[in-house]
Amino acid sequence: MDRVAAVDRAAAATEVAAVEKAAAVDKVAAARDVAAVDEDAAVEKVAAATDVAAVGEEGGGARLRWLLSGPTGLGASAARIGGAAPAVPGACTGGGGRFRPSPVPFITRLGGHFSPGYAEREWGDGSFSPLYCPVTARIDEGLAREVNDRLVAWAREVGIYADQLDRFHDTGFGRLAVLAHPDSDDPDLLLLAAQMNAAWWACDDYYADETDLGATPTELPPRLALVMSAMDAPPPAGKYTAQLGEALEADPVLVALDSATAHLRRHATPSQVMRICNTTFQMYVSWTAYAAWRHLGEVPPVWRYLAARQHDSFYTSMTLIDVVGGYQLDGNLFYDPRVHRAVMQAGTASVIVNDLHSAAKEAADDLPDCNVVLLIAAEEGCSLEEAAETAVALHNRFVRDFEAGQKELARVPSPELRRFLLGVQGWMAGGFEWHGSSDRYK
Ligand SMILES: CC(C)=CCC/C(C)=C(\C)COP(=O)(O)OP(=O)(O)O
Repeated sequence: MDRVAAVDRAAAATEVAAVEKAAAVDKVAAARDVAAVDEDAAVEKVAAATDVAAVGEEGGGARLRWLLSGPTGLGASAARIGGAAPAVPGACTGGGGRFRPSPVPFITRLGGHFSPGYAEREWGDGSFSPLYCPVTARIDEGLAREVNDRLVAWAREVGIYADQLDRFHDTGFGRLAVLAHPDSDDPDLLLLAAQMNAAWWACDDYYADETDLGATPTELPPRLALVMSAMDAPPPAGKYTAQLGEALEADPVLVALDSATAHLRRHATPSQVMRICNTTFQMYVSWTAYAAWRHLGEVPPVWRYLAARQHDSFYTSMTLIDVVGGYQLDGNLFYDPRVHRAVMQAGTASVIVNDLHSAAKEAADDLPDCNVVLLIAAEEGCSLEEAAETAVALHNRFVRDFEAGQKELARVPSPELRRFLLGVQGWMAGGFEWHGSSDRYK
């Protein structure tokens, strides 16, 4: 199946190149010269060639406009690439019985991914309105155990959660990676997702949320500034670089981030690496807002929290989707406003699921974290149950809007975009599944 996709993609890339300016074509040829020696690498190179064509000055703009204008003209043939795959017997149970039977009749099992659709899903103790959410594409407890065990070994090495590794094990960030990235069976790539998420969460626990772990609002901003250095080393500055190095080595959270980002660099293109770094840094602006509110004892209005939360969400985790899938979504497509909005909607929906699951735990805290349920209850003067219902409605709206955007964007003749949005759909489903079962929220 991968070979078919690779051939289709190569054909499409050739058609695209034909309408580009000569310079862009040269760049495509240059990219092909560096071509892969194996099948996976060949697919990546075609995607890279497409990217090269897309950034060519005029050609790039024209190509992007063409891509976004839907399946007319040339696009009609390109639509063939991303079109529904023929039904594959046993597709939904492929991978050694790994996949659950899908409730939808037509399954796209192209390049290791498919859509099991969306559904109203019960959550918590079942007493609240259901969350409208994608159906989980894959539950594979064997693979989850393998990735989680590797993650715990890595955590032991870098030193995070040193005195609570059993709890860290039961939190299951490795299981989250397997649930949230159903289009990858590669334990090393799944480990990468698990490491990045565990490192982000370590920052959150050690610097922002957990007083027991040393988190304080006034130390948070300078600590986050060091995280940026751990992920993206600044240029050498003489003796100051050695001092920075010592600081980075002294803090297990920074060691974890450095190690996870080094792993990322082994699998991702420079543009993917910087996309992930910059998204992390943008998320920190919201963290500093929470820290200020916490320090001043202020309770923000819901609109203000929600605005901050939209940039502090599982959008950050979703930036890993194509890296873990072993391909690259063109930067100009990733940042196209319609794509960006859809991924932000999905990231925010997923983080509302987090707030719903953590509300009880956070309400019990002397100095509660910002949480949408608690803030709605405070602002509306209503019960936590009523506030949770409002949050559910908000979540469902984000998911439905994402779904509508995904359908509209399916007209764009880019197999990478289609796959990426399917990956976002998969992430929402996996995040839902994990929050309902992780020990972290019990
Ligand atoms: C994994 C990741 C991108 C973490 C960054 C921040 C984030 C969205 C969370 C850690 C989730 O928010 P919150 O701090 O409320 O999470 P917990 O309830 O502490 O799990």
